[in-house]
This record gives sequence, structure tokens and C-alpha cells, in this order.
Amino acid sequence: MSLLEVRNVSKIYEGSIENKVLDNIRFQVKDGDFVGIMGPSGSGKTTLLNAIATIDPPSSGDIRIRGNNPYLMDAKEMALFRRRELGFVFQDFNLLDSLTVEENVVLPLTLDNIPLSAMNSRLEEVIQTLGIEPIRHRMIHEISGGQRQRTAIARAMIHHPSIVLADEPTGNLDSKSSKDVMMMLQQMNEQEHATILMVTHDVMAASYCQRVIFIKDGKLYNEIYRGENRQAFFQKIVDMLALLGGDRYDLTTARL
Ligand SMILES: Nc1ncnc2c1ncn2[C@@H]1O[C@H](COP(=O)(O)OP(=O)(O)OP(=O)(O)O)[C@@H](O)[C@H]1O
Repeated sequence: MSLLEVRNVSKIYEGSIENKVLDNIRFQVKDGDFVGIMGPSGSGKTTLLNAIATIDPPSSGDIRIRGNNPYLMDAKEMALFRRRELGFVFQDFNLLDSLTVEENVVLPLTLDNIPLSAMNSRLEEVIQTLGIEPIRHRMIHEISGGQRQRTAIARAMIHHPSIVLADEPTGNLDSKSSKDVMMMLQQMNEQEHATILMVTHDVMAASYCQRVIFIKDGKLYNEIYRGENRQAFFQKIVDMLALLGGDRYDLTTARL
């Protein structure tokens, strides 16, 4: 069984004009996959991610995570499911400014009443892996954007979620910090077998994925696999985006 199954998902926003934003999307993500989602602005990427994140239900089709359909759960079960099974990484980090780095990282465990002993060993593990040991006691406003995103990744992964959903994780970072953050995500994927699904406009970021799914006008357009060579994959992504068209990809400035 796949970890995530997106089964014929469509989404229609009702309004003065009916707007079909997702049209029969179907794909699977296996344990340990690192998958990117790309597509022109307005193609439905965030809508799809929100449907998987249990934030906004599909109009038809279903989402299964480890065989469970979260939309069949009551509100309490769904909140618990979201907290235990999912990890989130956002473009604007979504950290709590009034807490330290370390306090932000342990937040999901605290919310779940995990014992302090279990919390400490896991905390040390993620703090070391993500290289945030030297800043663990700093407040969020005292650290850089790249360090904030590392902190957010640590928070997303501390409870070993089934899948980490990342929405433009490099969107607010310079190119050096973006690379750094992508290398961290890759490391978590390789070392901890973390399963990651990431929406991005950033070709460099997408080139770290094992697979990239392309969406156009709410439909699955194509998917490509990385193989060994990231440079060749980067070029394949650039070529695919050129075919896809759209307004948010300035492919002349895309850098590996
Ligand atoms: N709540 C809503 N009500 C009505 N239409 C919506 C709503 N949310 C999104 N849309 C429309 O759905 C379409 C897809 O939006 P979505 O944000 O999923 O695209 P996207 O691919 O993530 O775009 P971007 O790359 O610009 O972030 C757009 O046409 C958008 O205007």
C-alpha cells in the first residue's frame, strides 16, 4: 500500500462562475519518497496540498494516508490525525516569536503529551542533524531566514510524521540559504527515510526531489524522475517548465 494515495481528486469552487481548480488528479507517494509538485501560477498546487493536508476537502475523489481517509473522521480525530501523521513546512516559517528555537522544535511533542525523556533524545537527534545546536536557545528574531527554516524543518520532523508537506520552503530565502535548506531536506529524506511532498516554483529546490509532478490547469500533466544526476534532472525540469508555459518561471535566471 502506498503511504499517500490521491485518488481522482477534483475540486470545484462554486461562485458566480463555477471554477474547476483540480480535475481528476491521481498519483501515489510511497514511504521514503521525496516528491515535488510544480506548475504555473493558478494551476492548483496549493489547492492540492491543502486537500492532502486535511485543510480543504476535495469536491470528489479521495485522499488516503496510510489507508485512512481523514475526511471521514470527526473534527477531533482529524485534528489528532493531522498532528500525528503530518508535518508542515511553510514559506514564511510559521514559528512562534515568543519561544526559543528549541521550544519551537518540541512544540508538536508538547501538544501530544509525549514524555520528557522520549522528547529529549529525539530533540537532540533533530537538533544535531539540522545543525541548529549553536542557536538552540536563541529567540526566533535573533536568527537568519535559513536558520528559521531549519528550525521549522526540525519541528516538522520531530514527531516522525508519516509525510511532511512543504509549501514553497525556499520562497523567502536567498539562493545560498535555499540550497542549504534543500540539502537538509534531502538529508532528512535519506537518513531518516522521511517522506516529503513539496510545492515549489524553484527549479533548484525541485532538483533535490526524486520525482517531480507537473500540474497544468488543474490536471496532471507529466512526471519525471531524477536518477543519479541532479544537474541533468535540473535541466529536465527547466525543459518541462518551458513546455508547460506560465508566468512565474523565469527560466533564464534559474541556477543549479
Ligand atoms: N477559496 C477559493 N475560492 C475560489 N477560488 C479559489 C480559492 N482558492 C483558490 N482559488 C482559485 O483556484 C485556482 C488555483 O489556485 P492555487 O492557489 O491552488 O494555485 P497555485 O498553483 O498554488 O498558484 P500559485 O503558484 O500562484 O501559488 C486559482 O485560479 C485560484 O484563483
